[in-house]
Order: sequence, then structure tokens, then C-alpha cells
Amino acid sequence: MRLDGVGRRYGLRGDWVLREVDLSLPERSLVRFEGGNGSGKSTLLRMLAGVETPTEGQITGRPSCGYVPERFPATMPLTTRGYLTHLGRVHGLSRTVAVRRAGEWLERFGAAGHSDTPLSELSKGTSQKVAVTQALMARPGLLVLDEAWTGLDHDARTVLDHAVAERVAEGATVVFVDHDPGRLAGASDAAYRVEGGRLRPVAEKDGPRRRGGAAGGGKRVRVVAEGPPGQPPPALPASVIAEQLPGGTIVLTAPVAYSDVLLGSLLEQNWYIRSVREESA
Ligand SMILES: Nc1ncnc2c1ncn2[C@@H]1O[C@H](COP(=O)(O)OP(=O)(O)OP(=O)(O)O)[C@@H](O)[C@H]1O
Repeated sequence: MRLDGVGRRYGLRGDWVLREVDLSLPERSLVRFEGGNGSGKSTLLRMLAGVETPTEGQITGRPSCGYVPERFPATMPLTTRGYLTHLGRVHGLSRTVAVRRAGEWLERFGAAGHSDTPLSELSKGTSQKVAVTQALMARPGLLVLDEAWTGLDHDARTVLDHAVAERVAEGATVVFVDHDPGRLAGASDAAYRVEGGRLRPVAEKDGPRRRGGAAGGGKRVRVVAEGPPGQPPPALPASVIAEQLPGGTIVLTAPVAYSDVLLGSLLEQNWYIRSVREESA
């Protein structure tokens, strides 16, 4: 997906919120946006999600998109299940698959007990779980998360971290804004700051340690694994470093957020895990 000369202002004579944004968002990558209040982060994410059109410039190559807006409009007269089934259908899922996926995600987020609750009666946190679920259900190629962790309890935040890692490992582009600078630390492949109506890359804080790396340190896991003869390692996000040793052994270092997904995909492809160790940043 690409942005070329993208700009946005509200109204014909309004000030430009953003201008001259040129940006490439590769597949299988996690990209962080930061900036002060009112700098234009949500405006940028709305354009990425396609719910708002740039005033100038072009966005091309947008894959199917799941979007968690900063404020979730829980005003429809539907139950959680009814709403998620409806949204799943909008995203092109069959009714059966939509019901199943909604159930699975609500279970993961610890909100399965609220399937029959009207949206208007949900607590703020549960409502946020529904907002995140509707974005994840259709396994989108682009996931846009605007402060999506806000309001979630600790366990649900961890589930969302893992869900992000799963999407990236499956080849999606995930873009996010979060007020916590430690969110998904070390896992981002790129980071940008919105300031003064412009977008600029954030310099790496930990040097050229990681290929494709970006801002943030963060804990990493080191996995030593042996693959079936001749089999290449699974496709991995750029923030996972793979070092191939003679004899089919591979040493992978990955952000902690990716550890479950990484181990899962190695085991699925019949790799033998020799050791897993946490490394400090
Ligand atoms: N629908 C709108 N109509 C007019 N102005 C808008 C609209 N949406 C956003 N703006 C203006 O655009 C600017 C950027 O807002 P935006 O919400 O994108 O910032 P943000 O970086 O996400 O802020 P925050 O961190 O506070 O959420 C602000 O000056 C805001 O007032």
C-alpha cells in the first residue's frame, strides 16, 4: 500500500492537518505512528482505513481493512452477537463463519458471556473488546488500530498483542497509534511521527541491531530450532532475525510479542525446538 502526496484539511478554508505524506506500507509489517494531541494521527489512520478521503494526493493498493476507531460507536440496537455477525457479513464472511469467529474472539477476550447483551448496555472495556473483535474477525490484510488497547484489561491487552503478531506473521500490514510508548516495544518495523502537519520517520533508538528495525528496544526471545531437511523457515516479520547454521539449525531472535506465534508456526511446520531463552533489550 502506498500514499503519494497525501494531504487532508477539513473545509475549503481550513488549515491543513497533514500535507505531502509519501509513505510505503509493506506487507508483513508493523508500523507505529506517534505525535502530540491534535497532531493528526487519527486523521491519518482514518485515511489509511479508507473511511476518510484525502483532500489531495492518492492512496493505492489498500488491502481488505479492519479498523478500530478511537471512539467506537456502540449505538446500534443490536446485541453483541448480532452486531458482530452483521459486521462479519459486511466483511464478506458467511453467516456461519461470522458467528464462529465472533464467538472465538469473544472467548479469547474473556467476553463470551456478553454475546446476548445489547451493545448499549456494554461496559466501556467490553465495548472495546467488541470493537477489536469486529476488526480482527475477517483476518484483514490491513489492520488499523487507533488506541485500540485503551480500556482493555491486562489479559485482553495481551490477547491483542498476540493478535497483532498473528496478523503480521500471516502477511498483513498492521498500523497503530498508542499513548504507551512501550506498546509492542521492539516489534515495530517502522515508526513515524506526525508533527507540524508532516510525517517523518522516527530514528532507531537501538542502532542497526535489527534489520528493518525501528523505534524501541524491548525484550526479545532467542529460539534455536532444527527444521525438516531442506525446508526453509516460515515467512517471518522483518523484526525477527534469522541466522541459519550449518546442518539445518536456525537461530531466531524475535520481539517477545511474537514468541507464541513464532513457536506455533515452527511447530506447525514440524520444526524441532531445541531451546527458547529470553534476552534482555
Ligand atoms: N471532522 C473534523 N472536522 C474538523 N476538524 C477536524 C476533524 N477531525 C479532526 N479535526 C482536526 O484535525 C486536527 C487533528 O486531529 P486528530 O484527531 O487527527 O489528531 P490526533 O493526533 O489523533 O489527536 P489525539 O492524540 O488528541 O487523539 C485537530 O486540529 C482536529 O481539531
